Amino acid sequence: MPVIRSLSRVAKQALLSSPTCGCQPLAIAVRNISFSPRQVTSDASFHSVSFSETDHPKVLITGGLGQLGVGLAKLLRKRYGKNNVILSDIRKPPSNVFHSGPFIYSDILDYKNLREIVVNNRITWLVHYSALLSAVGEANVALARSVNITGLHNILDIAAEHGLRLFVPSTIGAFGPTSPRNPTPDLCVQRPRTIYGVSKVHAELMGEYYHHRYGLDFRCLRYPGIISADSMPGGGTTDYAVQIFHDAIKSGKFECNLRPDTRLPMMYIDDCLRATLEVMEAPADTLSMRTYNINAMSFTPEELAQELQKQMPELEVTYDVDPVRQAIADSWPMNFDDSNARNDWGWKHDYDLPELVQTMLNFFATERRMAQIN
Ligand SMILES: NC(=O)c1ccc[n+]([C@@H]2O[C@H](COP(=O)([O-])OP(=O)(O)OC[C@H]3O[C@@H](n4cnc5c(N)ncnc54)[C@H](O)[C@@H]3O)[C@@H](O)[C@H]2O)c1
Ligand SMILES: C[C@@H](O)[C@H](N)C(=O)O
Repeated sequence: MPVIRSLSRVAKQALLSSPTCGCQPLAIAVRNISFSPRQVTSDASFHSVSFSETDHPKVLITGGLGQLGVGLAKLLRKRYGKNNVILSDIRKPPSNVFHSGPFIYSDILDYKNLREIVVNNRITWLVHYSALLSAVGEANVALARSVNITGLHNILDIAAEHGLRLFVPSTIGAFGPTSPRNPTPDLCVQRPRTIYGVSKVHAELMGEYYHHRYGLDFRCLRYPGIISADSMPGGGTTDYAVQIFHDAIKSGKFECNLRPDTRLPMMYIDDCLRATLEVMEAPADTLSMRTYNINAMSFTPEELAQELQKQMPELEVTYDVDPVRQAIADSWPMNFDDSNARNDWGWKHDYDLPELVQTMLNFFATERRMAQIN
C-alpha cells in the first residue's frame, strides 16, 4: 500500500519535527501527497457544462463487462469521446464491445497492474464496478471477500495516490433486517447479513474515511436493483426482474425465485447510468454527503407480472422460492428514501413501472424485427 506507507513516513518525520500536538503531522502528510482530482471545473454540471477536448476526464471502468459497465462506457464515450473511456475486466470481451472503444485487461487484485494502467493512460476518473453480487457472494464468500474488500483497498489506494475522482456503487443490500425498511433513509442502522452487503458498507465507510482523511474525491450511490434489456445481471437477488422479460418473450412462462409479495426498490438502467454521470459531474459543493440513496420505483414480482400481463395476457407466472435469495430480499429495503440526492444535486428518475415495462418490451420487439430482417 504505497500511499499508506508514504503517509506514515511523512507523518513520522512530521511528528519528530513537531514538538506540540498530534494534529500537525496529519496536515503535513496530506499536503505531501498530491491530491488534485479536479479534472473538470468545480462548477461543472451535466446539464449546463459541455467539456472541451482538453478538459475531458480520462475514465477507467473496472468490472466493465458486467450488467452495467458496457452501458456506462457507451454513455460516457458519447459525452467525453470514445478514446477517453477505457473499459476493463478479467473476462474476454465480446467482439462488439471490443470494437466499440478501448478495452484493457485489469484484475483489481493486482495493484501493480492497476497502477500501470492508471499511469500509462493518464486516468483521472475511476468507476469501480468489479464486484461479486449478493447471491453469488453467498455461494463463494472467500472470493467475494477478496474481490469486494481487498480489491476495494487497491482501488482506494490507487485513487488516492493519483488524485483520481472515484465512483464506487453501493446498493440497497448495504442495509439489513434492523434497518428501517419502508422507507430506508440515507443515514440509519446498517447491519447487512450478506458478505456483499458487509463489503459495500465497508466500501462506503472506507471511501468516506479517505475523503475526510486524505481529501479523496470519493462519490458513491446506493443503486436499487437495476433492470436492463441488453445486458444480463451477474447473480443478484433482484435478477428475477430482468429474467421475467426474457422468459416471457421466449416461452410465455416464468418461474419466480422470490415470493409474489416481495417488495424491492428497482430502477431502469438508463436512469442508473445517468445518475452516475450526474453525481460524477456534480460540483463538489453541492454534495453534502459522499454516499447517497437513489431510487425510481418499488414493486413486487406480482405487480411486475401484472404490468407485463397488460401487454402479454397469456404470460404464466409461477413461484418456486429460493430460500437464500428470499432471506436476503426480506432483509433489504422495500422503499428507498432518496430525498437527499434529489435536493442536493437534482436527482430525478425518468422511468416508473409502466414506462419500464413498455421500454423493455419495445427493445425485444425491435430485436426480433431486426433478427427477422437479417
Ligand atoms: N446490477 C445491479 O442491480 C446493481 C445494484 C446495486 C449495485 N450494483 C453494483 O454495481 C456494480 C456493477 O454491477 P454489475 O451488475 O455490472 O455487476 P456484474 O456482476 O454484472 O459484473 C461485475 C464484473 O466484475 C468483474 N470482476 C470480478 N472479479 C474481478 C476482478 N478480480 N478484477 C476485475 N473485475 C472483476 C466480473 O468479471 C464482472 O464482469 C457492482 O459493484 C454492483 O455491486 C449493481
Ligand atoms: C441490488 C443489487 O445490489 C444486486 N442486483 C443484487 O441483487 O445483488
